[in-house]
Amino acid sequence: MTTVELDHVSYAYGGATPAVRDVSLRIGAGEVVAMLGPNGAGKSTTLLMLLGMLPPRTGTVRLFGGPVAAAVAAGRVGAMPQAGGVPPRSSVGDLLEFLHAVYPQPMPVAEALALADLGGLAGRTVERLSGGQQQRLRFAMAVIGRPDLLVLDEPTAALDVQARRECWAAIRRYAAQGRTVLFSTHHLDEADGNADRIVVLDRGTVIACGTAADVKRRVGVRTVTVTAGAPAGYADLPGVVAVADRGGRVALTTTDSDATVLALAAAGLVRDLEVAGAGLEEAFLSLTATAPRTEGV
Ligand SMILES: Nc1ncnc2c1ncn2[C@@H]1O[C@H](COP(=O)(O)OP(=O)(O)OP(=O)(O)O)[C@@H](O)[C@H]1O
Repeated sequence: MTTVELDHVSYAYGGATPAVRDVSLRIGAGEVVAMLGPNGAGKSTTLLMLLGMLPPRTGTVRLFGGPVAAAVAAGRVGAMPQAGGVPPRSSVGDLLEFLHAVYPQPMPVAEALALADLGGLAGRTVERLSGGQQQRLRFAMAVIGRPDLLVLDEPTAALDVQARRECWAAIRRYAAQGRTVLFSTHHLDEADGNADRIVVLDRGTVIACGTAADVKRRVGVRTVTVTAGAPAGYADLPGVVAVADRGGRVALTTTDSDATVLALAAAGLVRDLEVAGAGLEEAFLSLTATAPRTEGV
């Protein structure tokens, strides 16, 4: 059964450019899907429509084959929005006890604490939790009702590396119970490491969708690396969509490695040449690039 169905969904906040344009997407039960895109790509707007918090201007959203409102009212959808929503003076245990009483088929508070790795912190007030612990509390609040669909908008934004890792471990424990999870992220490594499928959004539209391997294959980008021999100008070579400085080496992400290598040769810049299949990061840059992006060179 299809858990999430977006059919030709669009939304505009009022400006001339719509925030989301004609997005169609289907997510099956038990899938973990990442919505990946740069700032302003339309990720949050899409998730807000999916949660029934913004009405699509065109198109339809269905959850579990029915209207969004019915799925939300039945407690089948858990959400962790980007920020806020947790009273600072409440204790972790009181908050979870309160939500436990609200949902029709909640998990025991102890189970929610364990899932979120908050065991031993039930008596602590929210304001005395670290950033990572607060985020995991918001995760526990989102899952205590045992939602079939969990929607997470940039769940690890503003967390350090260790806290991010702990937050993902908690999310994966829930996904392992066969639940459907949709999360948004800017981080390619998070999409690559935690999702079965990646939807790449850019400027309000879906520009790629598939497994990380599919996305890489689809763009067919390669990385051409040479020892740096010129101070600038790499971004203007044919095919190049991104340039990165790798400590004396220059890595060029290119959609046409043959043309790039020929141009490097013509300019006398072929030194210790390496050509390799690109990673997800390069694929993402290539997909979302309007003009070559230069980093560190
Ligand atoms: N409340 C709002 N009022 C007006 N425009 C908005 C509003 N929220 C978002 N937008 C605009 O809609 C577009 C899509 O924004 P959205 O927040 O959905 O993108 P996003 O991919 O979630 O970005 P980010 O990763 O920065 O959160 C952007 O151009 C943004 O400026």
